[in-house]
Amino acid sequence: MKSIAELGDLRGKRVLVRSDLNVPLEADAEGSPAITDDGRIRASVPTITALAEAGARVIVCAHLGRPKGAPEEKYSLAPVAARLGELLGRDVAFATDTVGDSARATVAAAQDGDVVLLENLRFNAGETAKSADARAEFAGRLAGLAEAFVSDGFGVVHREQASVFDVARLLPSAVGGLVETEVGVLRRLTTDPERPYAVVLGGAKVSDKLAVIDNLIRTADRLLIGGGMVFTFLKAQGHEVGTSLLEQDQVEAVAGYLELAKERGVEIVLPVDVVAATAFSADAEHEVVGVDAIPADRMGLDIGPRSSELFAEKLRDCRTVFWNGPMGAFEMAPYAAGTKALAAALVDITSGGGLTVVGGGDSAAAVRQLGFTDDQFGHISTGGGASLEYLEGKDLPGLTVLDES
Ligand SMILES: Nc1ncnc2c1ncn2[C@@H]1O[C@H](COP(=O)(O)OP(=O)(O)O)[C@@H](O)[C@H]1O
Ligand SMILES: O=C(OP(=O)(O)O)[C@H](O)COP(=O)(O)O
Repeated sequence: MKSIAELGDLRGKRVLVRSDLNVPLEADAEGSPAITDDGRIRASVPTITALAEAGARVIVCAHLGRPKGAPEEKYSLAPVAARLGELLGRDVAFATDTVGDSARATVAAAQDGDVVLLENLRFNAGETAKSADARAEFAGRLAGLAEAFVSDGFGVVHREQASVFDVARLLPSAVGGLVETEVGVLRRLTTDPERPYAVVLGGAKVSDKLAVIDNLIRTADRLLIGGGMVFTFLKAQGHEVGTSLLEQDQVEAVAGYLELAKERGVEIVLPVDVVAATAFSADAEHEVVGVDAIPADRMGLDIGPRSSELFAEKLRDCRTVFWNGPMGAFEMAPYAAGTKALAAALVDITSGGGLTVVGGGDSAAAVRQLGFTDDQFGHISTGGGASLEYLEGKDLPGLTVLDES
């Protein structure tokens, strides 16, 4: 893998940088999208600054959310361009498309040291296409904007997508400083972590994350499950889960994981109570119920207080903890307590000299929004799914492709 320095003299060169600028947005009082946590933008600044200071014409590309291959106003990167400009302390020229007339004109107008941000990559079907040809066509148009490529979006290195994977085959390519740092920390978790070693999983990308459990059972001593993941596990144990998030087609696989964990002496810790609400809303009626008593018309939106205590207890003696995915829908105050309690348990481990790593856009946003600071954890990673797949020992397309170049 080449470092940026190995790309040679960048003065006057057009350099495409893939960053992960997928930040949480919420409508402000006027209904405009406001960034609720700019951690990923901040984490992307050092590489962009270094390239600009080296005299490159920096073309940043990124995605926001999961639009379906066509423009959608609510997923525009325009608010991110404004925030990036504030953090860089220089203007960021925003192209209103990704590889079209606006992108070409904005790039052509860039001077040495200027920074351009292209509109959301996922407004183009080619970015996430399953077909390698469709991806290659889009990657070709992206690569046509630049003379070199820097891969700095750690949160997407597990995605075989045009801007992460295919483009690196078309341009001289290097790894960015953020990806180097993130991989450096995660390597410590895969090479002889101090034990007991626990992995805590939650969040909403349930099907993505269920897939990593099989492997985590082979590496971690304890797995704690919260968030939207819980209900597929509860279902596999024979509980009814009302209207909660459920991956029905994974129930059988999860039953297999529970069996495998038992065989290997790995403890899977599940909640014993949940906060059950009538709707996915802060105003919905809600109450704490045992996991064996979730009403048919309610959804579990947080782990309950007895579960928070149980999780803290199961983490107390751990020397290494990796956590991805909030324990509940923390953005709404009635469902934030489980995530807050878990973060507090990790802070105690950090203070006791253990290594704690929090990964994922929403998990990082959650700990900050709930009043914690980055220095209370060993590392806050910009990647959730990417970290998990790295810990799994899987080859990550965005990294292996850089080994080829
Ligand atoms: N029980 C639940 N039901 C529905 N959504 C949940 C639940 N628990 C957590 N969430 C949601 O999960 C989202 C974060 O999930 P995810 O994207 O997987 O995490 P990360 O970005 O940290 O990898 C949050 O927006 C939160 O509201
Ligand atoms: O938010 C992200 O991942 P994460 O939620 O696993 O941390 C990345 O930006 C990747 O987004 P994706 O999961 O839509 O490909």
